[in-house]
Amino acid sequence: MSNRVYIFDTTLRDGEQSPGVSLNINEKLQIARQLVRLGVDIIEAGFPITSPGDFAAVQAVAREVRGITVAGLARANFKDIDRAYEALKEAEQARIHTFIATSDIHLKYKLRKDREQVLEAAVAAVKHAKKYTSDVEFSAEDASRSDIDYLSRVFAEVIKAGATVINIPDTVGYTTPEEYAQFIRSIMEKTPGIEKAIVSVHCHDDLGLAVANSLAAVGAGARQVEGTINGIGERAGNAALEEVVMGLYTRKDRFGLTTGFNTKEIYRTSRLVSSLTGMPVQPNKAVVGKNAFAHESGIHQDGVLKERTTYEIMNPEMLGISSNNLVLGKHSGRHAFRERLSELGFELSDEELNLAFARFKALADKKKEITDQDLQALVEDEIRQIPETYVLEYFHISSGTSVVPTATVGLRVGGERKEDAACGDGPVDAIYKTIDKITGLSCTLVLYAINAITGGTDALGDVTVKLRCEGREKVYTGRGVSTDVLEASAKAYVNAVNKLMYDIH
Ligand SMILES: CC(=O)SCCNC(=O)CCNC(=O)[C@H](O)C(C)(C)COP(=O)(O)OP(=O)(O)OC[C@H]1O[C@@H](n2cnc3c(N)ncnc32)[C@H](O)[C@@H]1OP(=O)(O)O
Ligand SMILES: CC(C)C(=O)C(=O)O
Ligand SMILES: [Mg+2]
Repeated sequence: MSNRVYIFDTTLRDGEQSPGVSLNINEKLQIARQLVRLGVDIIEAGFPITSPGDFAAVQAVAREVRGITVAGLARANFKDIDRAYEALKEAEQARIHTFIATSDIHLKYKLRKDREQVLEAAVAAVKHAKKYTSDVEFSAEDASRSDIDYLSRVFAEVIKAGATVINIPDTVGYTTPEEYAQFIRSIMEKTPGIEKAIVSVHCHDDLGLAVANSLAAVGAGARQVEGTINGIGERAGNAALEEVVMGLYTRKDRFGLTTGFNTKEIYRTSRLVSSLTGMPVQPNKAVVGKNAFAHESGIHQDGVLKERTTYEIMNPEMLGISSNNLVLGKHSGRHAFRERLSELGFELSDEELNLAFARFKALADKKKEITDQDLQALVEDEIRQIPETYVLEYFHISSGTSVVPTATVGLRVGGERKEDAACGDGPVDAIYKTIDKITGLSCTLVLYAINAITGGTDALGDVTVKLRCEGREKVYTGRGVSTDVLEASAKAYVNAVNKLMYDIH
């Protein structure tokens, strides 16, 4: 058996299924480019039948990325598969990933089909997908709660039909490491023809076991692991790929397995995904959390000062966590700026670079120290741009302990300035009420999160908002960055509104 484990990244598909996350084409492309640098083997770019926007995003990723497989998800029906291939056809290596549930509970209540009907649908789907590409993955949704004899029959039949990867998901995060390892071993023993396919696993984190289960499965013989960056995904999320890979690497004495991961890109990828999805990384998160390499207590500090490995099992430098925290200032020029951004993983067009450079200079005038994190926030803010129906021109706030907070806001709309004023419960509320008056939208703030990027009173404030607006089902995420937290708040709100306008037009 090969000792190479393939890493299948589904940040752009299962990761995007995280409640409140919706990525536009530009954002998906940025993440896809970074995933290529990270060295994943397969990018699942989306579920093309979902919407025209998701179709276009999968198509854009398939057109652009090279040297990697691009997958698109499809239910076990011809319409989904045709649509998936249509989106994927320009990929250098296209994979159609078709799935259907195999557990009795899903068959009875969700699909309302019997076992024979599901088996037939699975085989027909694989055969149909095979007309388009040689690379077809079949997933048995809710496999870990399925009858093992039925499951291995389904796998044997889809392999005969041409499936090259068979995936055994723990869709609801129910299994435990020992049980799952045994389950994988049994499937491998019971399924005729299994040696012709790669065995894959896809674990969810409902009990916090997604990474442990993935590693146990690999120990039992699985050779593809599916997961997402930062572990984002449906409900409690998916297996965090950076944790799976660092587990394999750090404990190579135990696993003896390799991946194609370029670990130096891990931290950068984590930040990019967090920033573009609006999902913060918890400080104590393994591998990429802010505290993952921080030592607070005296005995630990003493140990680390004497010998780092007393309390660090991974070297932060290996993950691309740089100790370099002051790079550029207001006297820097475009060459150094481009060079530093490139080190941070951003490859910008000349136009994007000029815009980012202008913002960098403006920031350098306001802020003494410009750190890598500031630069990242600034560029990500630029990348996140979509056509701006509304542009924040100015705002004015009257607020204090003894006055009713009142905002006046000016937005530019197609060359015209629109202004209004409103009171609110606080200055941010007053700004948001005024923006609603100008746009005519009625929006509810589902989430407001503020983060200081680096320390100091002049730190950049990074605000993420999620809005639900009347008449729209989707939740829109917006982000704004500024040294002034009220400005960052206003920008975040306008950014979310612009995304909504972009969807409408
Ligand atoms: C475990 C996972 O992560 S699976 C992926 C989940 N991701 C998503 O669902 C995100 C994208 N989904 C969507 O945009 C929509 O659900 C769509 C476009 C796929 C389908 O929308 P709709 O046609 O309105 O159907 P809806 O979502 O309400 O119901 C799903 C239908 O697909 C059927 N279905 C579910 N899974 C499968 C499957 N793997 N193969 C075939 N049919 C399936 C269901 O039984 C149901 O059929 P019914 O309408 O005959 O009852
Ligand atoms: C579509 C499949 C692979 C899935 O996401 C799951 O079962 O969790
Ligand atoms: Mg899943």
